[in-house]
Amino acid sequence: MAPMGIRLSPLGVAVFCLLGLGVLYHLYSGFLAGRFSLFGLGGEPGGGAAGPAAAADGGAVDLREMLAVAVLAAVRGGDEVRRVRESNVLHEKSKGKTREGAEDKMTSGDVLSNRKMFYLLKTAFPSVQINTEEHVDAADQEVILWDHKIPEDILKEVSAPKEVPAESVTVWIDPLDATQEYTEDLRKYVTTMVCVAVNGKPVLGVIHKPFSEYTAWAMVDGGSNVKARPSYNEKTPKIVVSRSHSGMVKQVALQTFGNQSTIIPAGGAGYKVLALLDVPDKSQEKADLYIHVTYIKKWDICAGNAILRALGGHMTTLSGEEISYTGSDGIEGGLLASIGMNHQALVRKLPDLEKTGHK
Ligand SMILES: Nc1ncnc2c1ncn2[C@@H]1O[C@H](COP(=O)(O)O)[C@@H](OP(=O)(O)O)[C@H]1O
Ligand SMILES: [Mg+2]
Repeated sequence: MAPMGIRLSPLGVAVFCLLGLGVLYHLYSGFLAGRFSLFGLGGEPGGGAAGPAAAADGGAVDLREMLAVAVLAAVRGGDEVRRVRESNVLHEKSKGKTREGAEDKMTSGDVLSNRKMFYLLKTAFPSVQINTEEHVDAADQEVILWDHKIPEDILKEVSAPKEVPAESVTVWIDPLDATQEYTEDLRKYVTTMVCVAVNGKPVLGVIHKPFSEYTAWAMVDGGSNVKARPSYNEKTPKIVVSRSHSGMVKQVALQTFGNQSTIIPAGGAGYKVLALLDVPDKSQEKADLYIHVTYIKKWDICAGNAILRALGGHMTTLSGEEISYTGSDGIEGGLLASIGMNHQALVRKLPDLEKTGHK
């Protein structure tokens, strides 16, 4: 007998408890979801506390936030690259040989820049796939928090957030492009790069020059801080090519465009894409086309591909195929990068490398 003469039925008590638990579960899960969406999408740029920018369990990511973190990562990585070079202690090692037999080098600059860049991006966007040139040492983690500030120049150009599903995103990091030239102290060629691909298409690219502290960024259908030059020489172009992984590129370029065209050998895929643009940096040479004929990896080219696409240019294989930035790390078909020109007409001019044996 309960107090005041009320009898409690055991079945009634059980049903009541179950209902209560249900209400509590509903409230609690809603609260957690609200917390995550605040971090990821709805929060005011610049105002939020440090923490992940996207839900750890997937959800959506904002490409404008990814651009802000990508620029920060490229700059922070670049600080490491510069610091190591200025110390003159590079701890140069070989990772093996390229298919053509060149040394594939790695230095402390590559490793330390990679650590900074990878963990900045991974901490801000834990649920996205990140592919990076260098090995990430899980025992040597560094949690670097992004302060959720989006720089003014990005806010000015990209006026609204742009959400995409986290699982559609692949990030490509090159912590030190032109490592060969870095070891030779040819500083102007060196860049750090971040690229974001959505469903394999390059949509956002950052190329940073650590020694002149110049940064170019662009987002497809978003905005950019760099643009194409007003005109390009299509008839007798200046063609920028690799100085350390050249293969038969000079023969291919001269055979296609004639002896009146000029070949500019240069280090770094990032540097070579910047050569096609209107870049204020004094150490930057200018060219009309970028051609590469040997195997190359996606972290070397994705950022440049995204920037060119955002500005109306193109980067394809030499046979004109678009490059997909998912799956395998490398591409076999060489590269042709152009802007302000008829890209498909250029492709038609090039010889078939399989047939001519110029690969
Ligand atoms: N045949 C090849 N095999 C492997 N990597 C290559 C390559 N050709 C170019 N690369 C890489 O692409 C980047 C640009 O090359 P290049 O300066 O010769 O144009 C360099 O990246 P890293 O310096 O990041 O290794 C270089 O190692
Ligand atoms: Mg590289």
